[in-house]
Amino acid sequence: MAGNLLELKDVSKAFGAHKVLDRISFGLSAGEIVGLLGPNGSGKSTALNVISGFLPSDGGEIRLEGDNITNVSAQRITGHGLVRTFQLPSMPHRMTVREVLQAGASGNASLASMLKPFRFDDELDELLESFRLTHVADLPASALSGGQKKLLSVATALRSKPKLLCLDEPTAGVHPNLRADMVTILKRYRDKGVAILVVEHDMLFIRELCSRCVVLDRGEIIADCAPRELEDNARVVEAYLGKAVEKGKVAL
Ligand SMILES: Nc1ncnc2c1ncn2[C@@H]1O[C@H](COP(=O)(O)OP(=O)(O)OP(=O)(O)O)[C@@H](O)[C@H]1O
Repeated sequence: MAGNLLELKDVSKAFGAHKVLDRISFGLSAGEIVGLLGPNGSGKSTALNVISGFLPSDGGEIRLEGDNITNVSAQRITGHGLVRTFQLPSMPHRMTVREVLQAGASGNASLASMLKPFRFDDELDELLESFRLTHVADLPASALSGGQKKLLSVATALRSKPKLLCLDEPTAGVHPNLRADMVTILKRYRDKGVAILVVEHDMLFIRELCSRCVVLDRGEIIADCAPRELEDNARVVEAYLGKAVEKGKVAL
């Protein structure tokens, strides 16, 4: 199995009779950025939920740096260095953008971490600036727009110094100019050794960011390849379009 930071072996998940993940296996190395792709409903978010401890799996094994984290609580998995963002991030009403970002420095937004004296350092200002949030830094985080909440959730996750960052559709609702900035920022963290697993529909973003893509269709892995190889992969093209398509005729 490729990858020694995160390893999934035969991981399964069903909702009632609906098998959403069917014995999926893949891995991720430190400093690697992998796209988790697939059509709507193919099981991408479910995979992130199971990996990050937000949903129990029904079978298989998940290891992070060799430690078995299968069905371990989300909080303990975060403590191991796996941090995730959500498709629709919710923000606390009583904290400003700056305070939310500061709470991220501890790896979680627990009460204890929030009660510690705030340490406003250079990295915090850099993240605010990089994600174009400086002008809203002292507003309540809950008052941000949907796109700004997305940016703040990614910045906060980075601030917690993860070993593995799992991003669920980080660019949805984000302006195209900022998507390019996000690629640059995420690559900077990759160069420091952070691994990133990203669920995303924006293929331009995926091509610029990822060295590898794992493609799910109806809960099965149908491809594990470089982004440039996707459009020549008949199973991938068929999964997206629902029928066999002549090779090379589709831009994914
Ligand atoms: N809590 C749940 N209870 C029942 N079914 C669920 C639950 N969560 C997800 N599903 C189902 O599992 C399937 C996969 O959902 P999932 O959200 O993982 O897909 P996805 O690939 O992330 O889709 P999208 O790209 O649309 O976000 C869907 O058919 C969904 O309805």
